[in-house]
Amino acid sequence: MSALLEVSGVSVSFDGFKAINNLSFQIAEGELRAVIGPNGAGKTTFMDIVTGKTRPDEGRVIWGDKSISLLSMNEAQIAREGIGRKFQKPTVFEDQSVRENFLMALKKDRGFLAVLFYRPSKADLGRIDELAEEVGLATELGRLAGELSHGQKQWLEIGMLLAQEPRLLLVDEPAAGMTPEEREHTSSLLVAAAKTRAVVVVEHDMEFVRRLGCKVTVLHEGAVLAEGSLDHVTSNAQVIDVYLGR
Ligand SMILES: Nc1ncnc2c1ncn2[C@@H]1O[C@H](COP(=O)(O)OP(=O)(O)OP(=O)(O)O)[C@@H](O)[C@H]1O
Repeated sequence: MSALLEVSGVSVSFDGFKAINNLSFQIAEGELRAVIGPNGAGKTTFMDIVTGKTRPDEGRVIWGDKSISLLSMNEAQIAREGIGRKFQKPTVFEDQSVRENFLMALKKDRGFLAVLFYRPSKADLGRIDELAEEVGLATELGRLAGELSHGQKQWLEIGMLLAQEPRLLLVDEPAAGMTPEEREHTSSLLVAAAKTRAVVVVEHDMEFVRRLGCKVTVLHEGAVLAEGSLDHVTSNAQVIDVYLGR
């Protein structure tokens, strides 16, 4: 099966320090993948490279059925290609209702003022109901986003990204700062989201990764150290050494 995303021989240095070192790996269409690794392993830099925020010094990043190179594209072009990214901190419009936040995500190509004066179509409202249901905010649509809990804000932002219908969603440490119940809901939500698109989750919380029940890639010093099920990688002696700092 051909890959949706293929990272091949990618390296990037910051002031002579190799943050990503000949990194190669692939994500298949519709795959759910967890990426773990100790602090400084290069997880965020990997996402920065895929989304066009950081240009690698070497290597290839190939996307989709037409095998196009993402390296010649800017961040906006890559987002339009269908790669969505969820940063660690929620960035929702706190003074707008949950429904308005979803609406703005649906109408992202319109200006902010145009969205405010736009009367949503029945189809848009239907889509918002679906998205709210998908992320567990169906009863919160009329509330101000600023009033939501931290976990709910994260779900709203994930829903806003899903509104763009990405083929690949990159999610950075979604469980951070969440209650155990919120974490559980978030893992189910991501598993469900990955039924219709690829989702890559960077996460430190191993219980969370276990609930994702997917293939795990361990990064260390900017390269893949191990790959496989969580049980497989956590029984790998090199992985244990890296995590225990031996
Ligand atoms: N813009 C930059 N300038 C200089 N060094 C950087 C830059 N971005 C990342 N680094 C360095 O590259 C290495 C990899 O960082 P990165 O943030 O990708 O790791 P990470 O695996 O996401 O870590 P964490 O789990 O702590 O978020 C680190 O040593 C970091 O200090």
